[in-house]
Amino acid sequence: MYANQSILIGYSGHGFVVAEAALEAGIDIVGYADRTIPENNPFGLTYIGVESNEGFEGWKMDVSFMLGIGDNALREKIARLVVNHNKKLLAVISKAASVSKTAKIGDGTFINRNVSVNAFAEIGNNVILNTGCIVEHECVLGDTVHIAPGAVLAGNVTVGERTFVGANAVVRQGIYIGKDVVIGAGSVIINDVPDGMKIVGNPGKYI
Ligand SMILES: CC(=O)SCCNC(=O)CCNC(=O)[C@H](O)C(C)(C)COP(=O)(O)OP(=O)(O)OC[C@H]1O[C@@H](n2cnc3c(N)ncnc32)[C@H](O)[C@@H]1OP(=O)(O)O
Repeated sequence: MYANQSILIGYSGHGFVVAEAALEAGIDIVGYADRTIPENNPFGLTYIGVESNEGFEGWKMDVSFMLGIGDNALREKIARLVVNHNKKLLAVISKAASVSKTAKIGDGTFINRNVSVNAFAEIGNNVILNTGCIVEHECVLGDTVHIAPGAVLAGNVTVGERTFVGANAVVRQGIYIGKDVVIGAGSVIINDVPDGMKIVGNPGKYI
């Protein structure tokens, strides 16, 4: 079994946020992996190496892994690398988030401060629920979705994999959003959105 020890992959920007939440939640971060060593190491973490390099030390350690990567495509790629090494991806849930006991949370998912996840919501793997977003009852989110700060998904919304919902966007109840969709900041989505579309404004229009 894995101890409560974990390696963070990606240690800048979003990675800093994940690191802070993980430390507050009592996770022991044994180090970080990244392609570069950042000048700024705000949590004094130990550098382990580059996860994609041959002989990466982290794969030999009895630890889980956390995803500190904001970009959906890259996060999906790195998550696959971790799983292919038979390692566990840890879900990181901020102590300041409010998550229903009836909700399902996938591996490798990050839930930031002031997020609300309501009854029977199902959150996939490697998802980011960013600061203060609201995921209402029975929403279903695919893998590697990112719900940006302050966005609101009303009840029974479905979001396909790798879709990005911009900051402060609002999605009406029961709406189906496909995969690889980009929803602009502040948009209001009142109709279903097919795969691969980019949509902005109130009401949402395709661009
Ligand atoms: C912790 C964090 O920081 S998480 C990240 C949070 N960040 C966000 O939520 C930002 C989300 N991104 C956006 O809203 C972006 O504007 C996108 C992705 C929707 C569009 O970006 P781009 O593809 O570069 O489009 P671009 O900026 O060229 O705009 C294209 C048109 O759409 C309009 N537009 C772009 N974004 C929006 C928006 N959010 N709402 C309304 N209209 C918009 C532009 O005004 C422009 O209109 P025009 O052609 O009439 O001039």
